[in-house]
Amino acid sequence: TGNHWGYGKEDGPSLWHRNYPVAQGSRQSPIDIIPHQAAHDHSLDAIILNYDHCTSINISNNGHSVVVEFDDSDDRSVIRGGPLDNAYRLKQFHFHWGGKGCHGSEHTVAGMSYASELHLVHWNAVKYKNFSEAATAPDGLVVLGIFLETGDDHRWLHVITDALYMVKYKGSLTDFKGFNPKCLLPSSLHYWTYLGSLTTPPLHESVTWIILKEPISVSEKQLGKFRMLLFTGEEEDQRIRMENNFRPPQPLKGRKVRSSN
Ligand SMILES: NS(=O)(=O)c1ccc(S(=O)(=O)c2ccccc2)s1
Ligand SMILES: [Zn+2]
Repeated sequence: TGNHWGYGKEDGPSLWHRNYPVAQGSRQSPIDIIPHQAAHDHSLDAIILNYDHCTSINISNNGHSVVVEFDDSDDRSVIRGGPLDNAYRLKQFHFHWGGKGCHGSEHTVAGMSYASELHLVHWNAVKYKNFSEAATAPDGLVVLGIFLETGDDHRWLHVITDALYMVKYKGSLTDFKGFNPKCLLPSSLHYWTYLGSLTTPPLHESVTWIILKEPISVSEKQLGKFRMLLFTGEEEDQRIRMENNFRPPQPLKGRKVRSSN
């Protein structure tokens, strides 16, 4: 119906351009990051994450991913510094992942993909009066991308994976208070940055991407719990496992990727 889109053969990334022509635009995401072609920009400051008074509100299954939303009514959880001229408020975070034994990150590094990718979505509340307005502005959003690789158990990810059974079906939502995503950060905040877009419809070209170079480690068991989620709703006959919810890399079209040192 209407602008229905997904990750299947009939509604996947290669077909999104039919309802969202910007899919073939000049600053689409994700991209393949080639480290030695990234410009080392010594003017790039460190990024600053002020997540101390972070307030998660709920966790939900929107039929495309699992999303944790935050109270963005004030500047309590912001990202600033790095390539940014303003502070950007944390709105939500979500994940992209593969199938069993398959990798599912969106950005790739020299053609190599990670098992999964975490996106922390922020908006420019200095210049725009609400998220929706920021979401269509060229400097409206910042998404902090963190790669997940399989290895040891992540000591805090279980707080999220233990809640996934409550949001198994598309359209489900439940309270999820007091979670601070600071616990999901790797030890180094070294990053690549470039101008891009949302990686799902509506694919707005409004995102300054900041991708951390250092992945975090999660266990195969923890990652497997994401795959118990469903793309489909409780009332639907078909039960389709939520996996491989990633868009492949898009053409760079002359863009420069910068690297913090
Ligand atoms: N994968 S991603 O981080 O690029 C991303 C896709 C969609 C969103 S959004 O739900 O914030 C959103 C933002 C604007 C309009 C509609 C949804 S964030
Ligand atoms: Zn995402």
